[in-house]
Amino acid sequence: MDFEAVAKYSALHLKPAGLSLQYGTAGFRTKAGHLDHVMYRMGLLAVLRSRQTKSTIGVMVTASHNPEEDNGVKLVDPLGEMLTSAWEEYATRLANAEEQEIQSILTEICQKEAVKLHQYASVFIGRDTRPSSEKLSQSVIDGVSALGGQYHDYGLVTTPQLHYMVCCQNTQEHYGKATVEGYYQKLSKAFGELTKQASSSGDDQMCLKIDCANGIGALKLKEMERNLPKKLLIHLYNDGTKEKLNHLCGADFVKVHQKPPLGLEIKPNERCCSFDGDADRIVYYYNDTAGHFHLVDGDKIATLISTFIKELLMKIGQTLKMAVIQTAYANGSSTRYLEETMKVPVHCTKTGVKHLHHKAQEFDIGVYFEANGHGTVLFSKAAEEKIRHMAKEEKENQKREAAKMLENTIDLINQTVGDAISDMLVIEAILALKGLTVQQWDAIYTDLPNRQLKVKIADRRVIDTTDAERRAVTPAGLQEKIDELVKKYRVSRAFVRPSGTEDVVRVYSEADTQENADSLAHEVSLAVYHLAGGIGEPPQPSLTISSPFDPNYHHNYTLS
Ligand SMILES: CC(=O)N[C@H]1[C@@H](OP(=O)(O)O)O[C@H](CO)[C@@H](O)[C@@H]1O
Ligand SMILES: [Mg+2]
Repeated sequence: MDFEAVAKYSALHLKPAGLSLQYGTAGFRTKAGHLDHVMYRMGLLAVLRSRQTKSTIGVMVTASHNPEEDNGVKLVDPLGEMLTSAWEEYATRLANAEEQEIQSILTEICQKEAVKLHQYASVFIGRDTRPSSEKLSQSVIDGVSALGGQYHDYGLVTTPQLHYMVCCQNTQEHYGKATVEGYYQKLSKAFGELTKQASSSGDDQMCLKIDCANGIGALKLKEMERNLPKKLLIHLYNDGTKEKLNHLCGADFVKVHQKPPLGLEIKPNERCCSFDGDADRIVYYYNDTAGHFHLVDGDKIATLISTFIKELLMKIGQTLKMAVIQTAYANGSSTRYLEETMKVPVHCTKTGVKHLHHKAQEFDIGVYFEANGHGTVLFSKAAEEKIRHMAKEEKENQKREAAKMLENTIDLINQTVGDAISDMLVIEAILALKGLTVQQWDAIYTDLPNRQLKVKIADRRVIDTTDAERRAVTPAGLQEKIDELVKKYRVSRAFVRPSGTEDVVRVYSEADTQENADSLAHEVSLAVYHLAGGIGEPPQPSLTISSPFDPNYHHNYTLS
């Protein structure tokens, strides 16, 4: 290893004194100004990971749904999945190392992981539209170069596009061409083929308003539009030309606040959706004729997709094992509907796509979605082969057509990671094929009223959880208190966990009415504040402001 070069470049990317960061739910995230050294060091680490796996590794510069001033970085493993957890630990150690420790940590990683120093190394780099992202991706490049790695800088791409290209590269393009254009072509072709099979797809059925969160999704959809069949009419809002990234818009805002984004006017019953800042999440919504807002979130997306797939599996007569993977944030109604009505096995994992993705890999077909709209479908190699074979060879027309639909779904879904663009196309195709309106889709089951809140405490590590984060083990007495509060309400549930992307504790509640869900969430927040070292003012009960005509409508921040 050329430690001289590492040290020389490192001096240009010094760590601010006393700064300590964790590789969290989705990589490092904090104020952009604190990340230069982290980016450089992740460039170094990506080279080692590439040498160890003899594959191309991805580095994505993004802070997803966080405010524009933040930034972050995620590493992408060879098949497009999130960085394996053993290496997350190295990432944290390297990011927090003092200047003079870098060399020994790099050496230790190489020894432990049997990294061959002369192995060819290749890193794909991408970034979102934050003003800080370009410079930070240059720092990644410095890290890659310092260790003699090769890189391809894709510039502005969505997070899932980078995951996709890493996978394409490492499968010798079996998964597709490792270019943005290749991505557009593969998805557009699959979408065209799939929707061709829809017998009656009226024009209005394929009309969709998209809130792009003022992020990368807008740029990429504009590029992709010319490839898409004309029958899909998309209208882009919050395209980044006027307003700030994620500000009062985007999938996270819509999901957490349960209200429409700013900058998008919704006529009754119009189908709308929101992407997040790096376009790996999507939620749908509409306003009914009475002007009430209806959110169609990740749980409903999982339900729609798994229903569609299950019906096709029945048609082709194959007994492939399908399961849906959720987290504790999944609405209780969705879990019940999937298990009891659809008879699909449901599994719950910890928050964070990496956990859901791993679990989903255990099945022939694993549908995973976080309630916030981050998810995809994984098909095992054997399932994919069976389906492709049937799509070609099956003699019975009906079976062959169903197998073809599944085959096109496989090609349309981005199996490397949740992808707003790909998920949107899958959803639009299913709605057209099934002839469903967004209202009919929404009506599959009724969400239990729920509330998410954030509480600030001095050190969120004091909260430890178990049972897929549904129960708090520490601090002492907290879970007992939550149990006691939950008992006061009907059809209720609540849990708390430290966020892996923000310096807060998240509180989640469900109950029979919105008032009760709000009140339970508030009481649990107070318990966290008092028992886990709350800082600042104690949490205040929040007002539920649901009318856009209320002057506080867009300033209702006590809610989260
Ligand atoms: C409740 C919630 O939505 N949590 C999100 C959020 O993680 P936290 O660890 O809760 O901050 O960001 C993650 C990355 O985008 C996403 O995977 C996860 O679902
Ligand atoms: Mg995201």
